[in-house]
Amino acid sequence: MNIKFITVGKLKEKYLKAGIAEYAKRLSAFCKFEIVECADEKAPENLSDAQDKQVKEVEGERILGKIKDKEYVILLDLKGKELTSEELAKKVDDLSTYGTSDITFVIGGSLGVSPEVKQRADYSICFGKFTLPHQLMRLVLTEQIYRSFMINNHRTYHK
Ligand SMILES: C[S@@+](CC[C@H](N)C(=O)[O-])C[C@H]1O[C@@H](n2cnc3c(N)ncnc32)[C@H](O)[C@@H]1O
Repeated sequence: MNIKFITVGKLKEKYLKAGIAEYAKRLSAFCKFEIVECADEKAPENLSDAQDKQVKEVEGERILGKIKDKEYVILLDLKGKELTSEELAKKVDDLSTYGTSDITFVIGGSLGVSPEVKQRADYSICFGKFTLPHQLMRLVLTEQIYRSFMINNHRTYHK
């Protein structure tokens, strides 16, 4: 099973890097895990609607450029489906059971993602109504994917 995250911008904070590295190490027992970073588009503080759209379009093209046809794409989106950890674990398990070995999670940039990225997504999930910083979202998602594997392998972690 190949799990890939596509993210926008370079991760700078050491505490996030350390947390992600820890879960990535744990995940290596269950899957091939990689995080692919796309460059973020520099944008002024107060964007017009047109500028907002343009930033998302440019970043969206970069995101789409990192996705292969065979990949099953799960977008992290505030309007996506809210799942429990068990439901996410089942989703991952079902995909693998029915022959999908490449699952790609997309985390948008600070403005979110373009309609084209939403259209490419096979499924969208939401981590609740709170908007989380996209860089923190990487760590939260990494932990939840690790949790999925622990659940699916009947290991003592999830309570
Ligand atoms: C700062 S948020 C973007 C907010 C933007 N206004 C929007 O509506 O998408 C950056 C990215 O983090 C992810 N994200 C943040 N909070 C989330 C949540 N509660 N559920 C799912 N994804 C979330 C999404 O991928 C989002 O594109």
